[in-house]
Amino acid sequence: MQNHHHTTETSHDRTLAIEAIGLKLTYANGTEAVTDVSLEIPSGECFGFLGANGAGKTTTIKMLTTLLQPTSGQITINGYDAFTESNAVRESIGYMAQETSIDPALTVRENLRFSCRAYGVPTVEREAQIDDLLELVGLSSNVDDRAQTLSGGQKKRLDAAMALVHQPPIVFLDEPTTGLDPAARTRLWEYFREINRQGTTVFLTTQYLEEADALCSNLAVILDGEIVATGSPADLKAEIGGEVIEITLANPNETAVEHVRAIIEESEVVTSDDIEAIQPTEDGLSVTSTDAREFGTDFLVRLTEADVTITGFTIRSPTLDDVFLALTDESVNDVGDQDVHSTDHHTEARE
Ligand SMILES: Nc1ncnc2c1ncn2[C@@H]1O[C@H](COP(=O)(O)OP(=O)(O)OP(=O)(O)O)[C@@H](O)[C@H]1O
Repeated sequence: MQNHHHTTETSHDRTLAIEAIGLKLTYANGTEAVTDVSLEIPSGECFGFLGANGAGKTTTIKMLTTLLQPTSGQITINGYDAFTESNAVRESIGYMAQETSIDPALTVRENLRFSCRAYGVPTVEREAQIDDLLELVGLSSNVDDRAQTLSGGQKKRLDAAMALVHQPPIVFLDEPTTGLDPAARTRLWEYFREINRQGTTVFLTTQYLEEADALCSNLAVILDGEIVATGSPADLKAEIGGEVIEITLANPNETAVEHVRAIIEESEVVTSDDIEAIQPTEDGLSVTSTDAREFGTDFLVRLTEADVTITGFTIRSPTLDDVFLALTDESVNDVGDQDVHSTDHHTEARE
C-alpha cells in the first residue's frame, strides 16, 4: 500500500505526523475530560495512548480527528492545522472508532465499497484497493461473506480495513482489541504491525499494557485527563527501577497486607529511598526497588521471623503493569514527572 505524502508550507517539523499542544476539553456538563495533553508523534511511529476507563483517551482521539473542538490547545496533523484545515486533516487520517462502522447485512466487499464511497476513493481504483486491503487484513477468503457471519476478530479487521480505504498516512485506532479473546487479539496485532510496517503512522489507544508493550515504540500514559508519563516501554520500565518482589500471602486480607507492609517499611534492611513502590496485589503485595535482588532474601527472613505465612516469593523484572500501578499510586514519589519527549520548545515556535 502506498501512502500519500502531503507537503506543507508551514514552519512545523515535517517529520511529525501528530502534534498537540496543551489540549483541554471540558464537556457541556462541566466534566473536565482532558486537562493537559501534549503530544509529538513522528511519522511512521506506532504510538500507544494508554489509560484506564474514563481517563480521556476517546476524548483526545476525537479532538485529534477533528470530531471535537478542544476547549483550548492546538493540533497539527500531517502538517495541517486541525481547525483551519480540518478537511485536509480528515483526508489524511483514518479513524477506527470503538463502536463498529460495519453494516452487518452487507458483505465484506460491500462494506468496503461503502467506505470507498464515503472517503471519495475514485471508482477506477476501488476494487484493486479493496483486494489489497483484504489481503492486508487477512480477509480475502471472506470477501463475499455477510459481515454478520464474521467472528469478533474478523469484524475488527474489517473495521480497520474500512478506516484505510483512502490510504491515509495516519490511522487512529480506538481500543481496537477490546472484547476480543487473547488469541484473536494477538492475531490482530500482526495486522496492525503490517499496516505500520507499510508506512502508516498508527495512533492506538488501549487499556491493555501488554498490547502497548507488544506494538508501540512510544507511549503516553493518561490519567484523569492528563499525561503523566511518556517514553518507550523500556524507558518507562527503566524508570520504575530494577526489580519487583512478589510476595504471595496465605491469607491476603487487608490487615495481613498492611502488616507485611509495616514490617518491610520498618526493617533496617532498606531505607524508604530504596523502595519505589509497595502495592497490594490479588494475592499479597509487590515491592519495587532497584536493589530488590540484594535485600529480597532479608525481607524473606524478616517475614518468616514475624510469623507471616508466605506461599510465594519471587523477584522479577518490572512490567508496564508495574509502571501503571506506580503512576496511579499517589504515595509514590516522582515516577510520573519524567517527560522523555518534552514538547516545550515547540510551544514557542507555534506562536
Ligand atoms: N459527551 C460527554 N459528556 C460529558 N462527559 C463525557 C462525555 N463523553 C465522555 N465524558 C466523560 O469524560 C471522561 C473521559 O471519557 P473518555 O471517553 O474520553 O475516556 P476513555 O479513556 O476513552 O475511556 P474508555 O476506556 O471508557 O473509553 C469520563 O469521565 C467520561 O465520563
